Amino acid sequence: MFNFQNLHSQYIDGIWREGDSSLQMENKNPFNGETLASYQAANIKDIDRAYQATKKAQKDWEVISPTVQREILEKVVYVIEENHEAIAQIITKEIGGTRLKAEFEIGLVKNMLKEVATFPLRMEGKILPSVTEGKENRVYRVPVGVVGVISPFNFPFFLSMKSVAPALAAGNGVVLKPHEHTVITGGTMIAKIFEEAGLPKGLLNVVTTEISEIGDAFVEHPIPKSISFTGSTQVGRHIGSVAGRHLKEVHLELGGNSALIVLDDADIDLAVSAAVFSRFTHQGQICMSANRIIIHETIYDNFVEKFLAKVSELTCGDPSDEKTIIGPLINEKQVETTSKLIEAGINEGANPLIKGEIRGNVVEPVVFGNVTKNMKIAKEEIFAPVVSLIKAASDQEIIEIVNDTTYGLSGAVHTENIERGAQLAKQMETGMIHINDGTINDEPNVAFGGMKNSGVGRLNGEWSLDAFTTTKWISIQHNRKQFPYS
Ligand SMILES: NC(=O)c1ccc[n+]([C@@H]2O[C@H](COP(=O)([O-])OP(=O)(O)OC[C@H]3O[C@@H](n4cnc5c(N)ncnc54)[C@H](O)[C@@H]3O)[C@@H](O)[C@H]2O)c1
Ligand SMILES: O=C[C@H](O)CS(=O)(=O)O
Repeated sequence: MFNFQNLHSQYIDGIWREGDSSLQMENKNPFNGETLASYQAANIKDIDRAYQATKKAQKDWEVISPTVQREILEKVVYVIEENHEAIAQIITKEIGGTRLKAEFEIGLVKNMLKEVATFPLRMEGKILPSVTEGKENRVYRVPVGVVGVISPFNFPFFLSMKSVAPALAAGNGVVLKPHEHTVITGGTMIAKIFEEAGLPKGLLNVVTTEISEIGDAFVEHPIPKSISFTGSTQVGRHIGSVAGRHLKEVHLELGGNSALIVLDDADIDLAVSAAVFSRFTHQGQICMSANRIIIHETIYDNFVEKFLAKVSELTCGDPSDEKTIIGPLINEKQVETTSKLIEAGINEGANPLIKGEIRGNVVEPVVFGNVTKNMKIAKEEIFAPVVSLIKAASDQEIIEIVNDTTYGLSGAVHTENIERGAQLAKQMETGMIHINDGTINDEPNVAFGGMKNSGVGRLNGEWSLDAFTTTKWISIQHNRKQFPYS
């Protein structure tokens, strides 16, 4: 079993080393403040080394046998299984993820890897007829070349892998830059797993640093032709504009303000369980978390009573205790932001039906009743265990409330009438929506992504294959062609 804490901070051209920056970084456990690793950050020179190494290695990888590529990806699953316990522990220590979250995240990674292991043998093209006599058109699917991947702190193992693995599987090389607070889980641990699985050196490089050390160099570098970003809408907008200026393709998986809807004919107990899971899993730090629960007025009181009873039972504290459901937020800054949003909710007249304490980085559940759609807590993404309950009088009003946000990621509708749910789902401006389920769903073969300010592009299955490949038209004129004037 690996000790992922002992890795150096940079993995460049198959070599483990420290960054060239003089900036010393510390990686801390968000629950107890324990220092997990101290390391020297990467600087712009390291970014350049990483991209140069990737470009070189990718040329060989692109033409290697697809069965060899597939075997390496399958071996990655095996290495993960061999190191399951070490991975679960680092998710708990570095991110504050509970055991449940760690298992959930490892499961997502393995499922996704099994899907992308099929990519090398799915790089198919097309032969198309031609408007010109004697001509044959071939359209090949080819890798984009080098992909830059930027990942967030909340599900870093999965969300780094979600772009790294399909990009490699489609014949690309990758430079990965994880979030500065999750450099192991989102970065070096992934490099170690691929190294152990036999990925050729130089093909996957990991740079870990603070943005103050590199500015926009990761995106601006001339080598990557595609940038895959997962993170906040604010940063994603910036990444998109920098990438656009440099004519790079960009995929953006961004923030959300998802709603779980409870219609008057819903199975209330099921809706309560789905709502609790959708809001409180990983302390509410999931892009698809249900920020808002919109409940039909005729069942509002019944739902609220049962919801509060379930929320009151949630155990908060040390994520390494297997009974804990709500562990710490990632850092003090997130706690401060949450605390301000809670204050804003109270000042705007929302009713705190449950208002837990804040202990260190652990924020206990806060449930607001009587929330209206114009309140800040209903409009903004809350990356914490804080939820807004909103009452609605009709299906029409529900749609208006759901769509009254700049985000459009996920959602859920609870009803005994599936077609009524499906009709409402069609009117909701979200990339994903689930009937009689939670808002948190991610399947390896199904399109994942948001509308509006929640993202650009889709990942998973054939959508990832499209995201990390491009096409190349090669035409062959079999007849001797007559040109008009020569
Ligand atoms: N839609 C999705 O699939 C999805 C998944 C997970 C998280 N998210 C969203 O991410 C947010 C939380 O994550 P976060 O706080 O880590 O997001 P963030 O936007 O603060 O950071 C994301 C990443 O961007 C990097 N970054 C910032 N500026 C950069 C620059 N100039 N060049 C290169 N990289 C740069 C950060 O270092 C980090 O690695 C939430 O809004 C959440 O909804 C979305
Ligand atoms: O924040 C969004 C997610 O973490 C996506 S997933 O649950 O990891 O698929």
